[in-house]
Amino acid sequence: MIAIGTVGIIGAGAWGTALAQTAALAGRSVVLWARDERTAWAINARHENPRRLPGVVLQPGIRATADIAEACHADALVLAVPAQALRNVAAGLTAHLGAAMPVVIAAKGIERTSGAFLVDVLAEVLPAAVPAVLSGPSFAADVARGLPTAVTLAAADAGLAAALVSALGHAAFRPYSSTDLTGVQIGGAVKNVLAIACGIVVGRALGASAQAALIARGFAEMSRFGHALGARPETLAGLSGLGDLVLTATNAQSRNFSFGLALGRGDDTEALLTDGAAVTEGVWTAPAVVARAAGLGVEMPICAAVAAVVTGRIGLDDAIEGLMSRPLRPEG
Ligand SMILES: NC(=O)C1=CN([C@@H]2O[C@H](COP(=O)(O)OP(=O)(O)OC[C@H]3O[C@@H](n4cnc5c(N)ncnc54)[C@H](O)[C@@H]3O)[C@@H](O)[C@H]2O)C=CC1
Ligand SMILES: O=C(CO)COP(=O)(O)O
Repeated sequence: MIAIGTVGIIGAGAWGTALAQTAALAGRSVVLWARDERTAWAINARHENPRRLPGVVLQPGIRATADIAEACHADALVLAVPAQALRNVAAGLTAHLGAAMPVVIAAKGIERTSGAFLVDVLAEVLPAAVPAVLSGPSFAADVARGLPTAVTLAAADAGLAAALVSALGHAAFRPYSSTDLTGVQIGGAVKNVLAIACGIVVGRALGASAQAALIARGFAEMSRFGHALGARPETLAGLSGLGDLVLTATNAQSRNFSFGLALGRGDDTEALLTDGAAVTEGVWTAPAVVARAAGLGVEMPICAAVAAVVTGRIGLDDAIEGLMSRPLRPEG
């Protein structure tokens, strides 16, 4: 078994901090990179990330640093920055990584500019890294507080997946191993787009029946897209697909759902997208999913409606009417 004693976490937002807590509870030495010195200081001096996880007491063994090179002195890395920032952040690691470093992608999304999945972005900018993906129904605040959580952790090599599972798993955090990197990435990326749609439905008071229909038809879109890209159906029906869709599409703790909620209510959403605001991945991933799906000849009408709304091409009422007036067809 590959031994993982020290874990470097890149990104001290809500998720990076929660995963630092998890790794520390699993008995690992943890070095957490924060891009601003004040966050690093607060984590070291007060054992708290006041901006992203206020009120959560962090394990005293977590060492934060604003020097990214320090976080790379590890047996494995976790990348917990937003999907759209991953390329630049990963490129900044080039000088500091040894060969064959396991790098776990914890972000959920597709790169908007290239339409690439994050494993492919990593392969381009850090070809020496060995990619893994962690995804599943897990709010950072739940994980950091030690509430019971289960996720999927995929790597192409089953031995590496197993080593990462035992490096990060503890009594309250259960990673299930997988070798389906594609399926795990698709679930995490698409569910954020669908969560925006569900938030809109709730914000517009369209009813619980509409919300359930949207989850089921959204899952059908995720499955068609996954099938076209070679994902395993059981991955999509598992924690990182259906599991995360159910969580994110039904709960206002989700930033994607709450963004949709604000849209549906007609609130001003601009402040939710400014630099420094918590990340709403589905807004950037929606157009990328739609472009990839079009290239594959896969129909994803709900994702397309979300993309059209968030890019300002159509209004909400037109988007809803467009979905409801599609030709009637057999289920599938
Ligand atoms: N918060 C949650 O419950 C979960 C989040 N995720 C995923 O984790 C990823 C990160 O999300 P959060 O930590 O929640 O977001 P966040 O908004 O709390 O933190 C993002 C972090 O990335 C850093 N960052 C942002 N732009 C950057 C850039 N251009 N260069 C370098 N660093 C940059 C910020 O300083 C911050 O530390 C997202 O892809 C999200 O979908 C996954 C599971 C759960
Ligand atoms: O991915 C998440 C839970 O699994 C967090 O969702 P949000 O990014 O929508 O908050």
